[in-house]
Amino acid sequence: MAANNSSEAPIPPLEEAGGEGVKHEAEAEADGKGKAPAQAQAASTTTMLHRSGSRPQLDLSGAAIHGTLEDRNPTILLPNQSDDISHLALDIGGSLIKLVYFSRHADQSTEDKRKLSTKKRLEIFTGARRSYPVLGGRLHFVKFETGKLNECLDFISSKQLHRGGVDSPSWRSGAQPDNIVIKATGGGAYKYADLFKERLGVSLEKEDEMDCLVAGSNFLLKAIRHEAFTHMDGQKEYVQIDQNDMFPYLLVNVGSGVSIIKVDGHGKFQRVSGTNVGGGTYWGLGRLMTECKSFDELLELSQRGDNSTIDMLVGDIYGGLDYSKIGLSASTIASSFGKTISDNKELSEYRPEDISLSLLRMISYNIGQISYLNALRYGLKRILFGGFFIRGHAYTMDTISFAVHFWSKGEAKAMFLRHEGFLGALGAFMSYEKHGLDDLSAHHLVERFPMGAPYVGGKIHGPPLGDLNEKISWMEKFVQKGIQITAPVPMGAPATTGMGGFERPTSKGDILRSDASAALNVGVLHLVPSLDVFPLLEDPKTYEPNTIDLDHNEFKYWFTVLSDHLPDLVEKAVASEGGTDDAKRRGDAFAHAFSAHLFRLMEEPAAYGKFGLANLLELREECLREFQFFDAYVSIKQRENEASLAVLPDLLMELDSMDEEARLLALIEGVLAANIFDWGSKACVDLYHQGTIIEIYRMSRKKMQRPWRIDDFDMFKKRMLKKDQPYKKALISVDNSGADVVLGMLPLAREFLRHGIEVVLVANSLPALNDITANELPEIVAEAAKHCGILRKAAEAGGLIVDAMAGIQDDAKDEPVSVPLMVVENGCGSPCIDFRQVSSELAAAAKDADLLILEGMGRALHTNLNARFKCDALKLAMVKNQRLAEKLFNGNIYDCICKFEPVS
Ligand SMILES: CC(C)(COP(=O)(O)O)[C@@H](O)C(=O)NCCC(=O)O
Ligand SMILES: [Mn+2]
Repeated sequence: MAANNSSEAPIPPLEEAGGEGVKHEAEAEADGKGKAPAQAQAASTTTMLHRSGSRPQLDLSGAAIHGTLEDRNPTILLPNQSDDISHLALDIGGSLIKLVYFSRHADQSTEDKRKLSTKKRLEIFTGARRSYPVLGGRLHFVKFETGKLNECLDFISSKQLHRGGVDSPSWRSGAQPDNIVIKATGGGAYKYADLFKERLGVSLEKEDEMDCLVAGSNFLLKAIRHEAFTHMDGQKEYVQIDQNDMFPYLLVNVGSGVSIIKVDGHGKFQRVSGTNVGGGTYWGLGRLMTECKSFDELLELSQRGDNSTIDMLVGDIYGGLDYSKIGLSASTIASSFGKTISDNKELSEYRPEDISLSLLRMISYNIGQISYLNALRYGLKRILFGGFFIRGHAYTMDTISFAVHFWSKGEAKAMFLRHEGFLGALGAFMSYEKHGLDDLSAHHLVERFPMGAPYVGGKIHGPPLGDLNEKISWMEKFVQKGIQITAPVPMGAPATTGMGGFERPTSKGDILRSDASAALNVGVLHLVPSLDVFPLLEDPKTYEPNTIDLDHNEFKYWFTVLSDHLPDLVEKAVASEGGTDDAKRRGDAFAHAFSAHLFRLMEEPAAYGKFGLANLLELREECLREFQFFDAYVSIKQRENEASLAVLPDLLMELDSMDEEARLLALIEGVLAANIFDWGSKACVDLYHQGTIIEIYRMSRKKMQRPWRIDDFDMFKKRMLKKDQPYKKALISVDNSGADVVLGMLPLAREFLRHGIEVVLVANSLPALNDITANELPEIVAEAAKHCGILRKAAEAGGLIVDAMAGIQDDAKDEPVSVPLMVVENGCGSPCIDFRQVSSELAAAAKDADLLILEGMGRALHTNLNARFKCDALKLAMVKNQRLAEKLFNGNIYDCICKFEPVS
């Protein structure tokens, strides 16, 4: 934005001072009196959210994915959706244009046999449910400088967002539908309406700014788990807001001016106050007093400032002493800019850095204080700050938080929103009559951080990203930029400054940084209406999937582990795609991209929301997929499956020769021993270079000495063999391919079937390392069933083996009809599992299960070790990492865990 062009001032004054939409009574009055300060414009009436009646747009009701697990981009079917989806909503402010747009895929395909029969069996009759992470729709968040409006128009045009996206019928047919209406809010919706008509042929339908802010904020609080956070002393902490206890809260939108809104419900709010001293004041005064050419430059300067050269401190008045009687220390600001009265200096003699910091503190404290007073006025404890003045700027957030904390004596909480800049645009998107977003809850939304997002979704950026090649070509640029962004912002020497009635917030960990890095915090929101909360979770509200807290130290360790693993992973990934030049290029790009994520998170662990180890491991898988590596371990998995299937008949025979108790022990031992086949563990991969899988398996079995590090086997055996109260249905979550599933889990499942217990094998929806997927499992079961009548009858009963197999040895001919063996997908594409978001298939299968078995380090140790379920749970894993073994169990690598948790 140009500093000397007043028409391009960041945010026009009216924008935050009531908007140009629906006028409230009090505002109209104030307008009538002339230019009243914003705080005098408090509305006295509660406004119900008004939705203007535009055409039906996006209807997610009955949304369904049509596609198989093999499909890379299956289509979400929107049965109630008309073709003319508008994918776009805008918030055109004075300095920034914010876009929220929806994208979907166009491929059509059909469901596979397994899924159809499982659905029938589980009585999932919607015909419209589908599986994650085959995702139907995504919400993207993009911003542009208003000064570069043309870039924004180019972006919309190249993606054809105004015509429903490049996949829409109107785009494909080349027809230009007339009268396209795009929802827009912000002053620019008026100012630039003609330009949009001229350039894109669209009309902007104006939505009231307050309505949009509130709708956007309510949606984010309701639907995004890690949206709101506190920011004190440089530390960000996410706050989980209970959906049923969201209201009331105070929403303070800090743009050029400040609007203070009391929010009482969905569409129920009242603008209770405001102040004309806001972001525009900071930027306006700053521009006059410094040479700064942009808001960001001014903000950046403040980080090197020392405001004690400009502000009059209590100590300046009291000869360096505190005014302790009223609780003011010497470093407290007595008067912003007060020192300049007696200095007798010219403006040019002050450092612009100091000026910027004094200004920033003056304005931030003022906003914090006024907000607190309004919260006090209405008895509100939660104050949410949004708007582009905040810009994820740590000093600003710290200063506001400090003010609220100081004046409220810790009673009220200042909170900020990760999507703070997009409240208006999101609200405008919500105002399409049928957008379907209202019905979505946190478990329906998955936020991903593709490498496109930092640019397209976060940072102001010019031309849109096209295909993968384009992405790779700017990858170098990105990495360079990423390094700049993540480099710690230099801090001024600790100043003795205090501020308007408060102490200077001390900033632990020199991690205060400017908007540049915060811009990377917004990902792409995937809408997955079919995800469900696992019904057997004891308490979904208190459930935390991650076992260990990724504090800075812990993150440093995992950073090294994952970085060290990268070359091997890239090698496998490239080989899985035929080792072509293109695959090599993509492999490099993946490594760059994933490293950039790691550096970013190392710098600011909370950058992507609350991030645990499970998220980190999933991010790696997602990043692979982003660079089109869909199954890096495919050949390793095949090789190990084949080798294991070859020895399975011998193993089954050996097991069958044992008595029931000895067999159960051998089976559990077998599971633990075979869990060693984990290509995600460095120690294990080193082992594989020393022998064949069968040799390693034998060695691993031989080492199975009890007691294991956690050994509840006897308790489990007692319960399992309780004849008067047998289990009815076991959900068995499997882990790795090869020996793990074939020689470990399948024989265990067979034992359950033999006891008349129905078995549901739960496997990943998408590949992750060498984990077996739900798509691969039926073939393995069918192979195993060739040698085992129990498995065959059960698989047939479960619809896993659809066609009768001819010419196989049938040792179960005379057995009665079997209980079923089924396979369901878990909804994940990660080595871990978050039970707050599982496939509807798994949720349906879980309803009458009385035993849950979790296997593997990812699903039973990294996640869910402390999770409590409504049914009995057995957690089985070999610990394949020394540090984890020490940390969790005070043990050693290759220790085994057999943790049994009966419900009562
Ligand atoms: C990625 C994993 C969780 C997979 O383990 P699994 O669930 O297959 O038992 C595990 O291999 C892991 O934590 N690896 C990183 C630690 C290491 O290399 O030591
Ligand atoms: Mn695994």
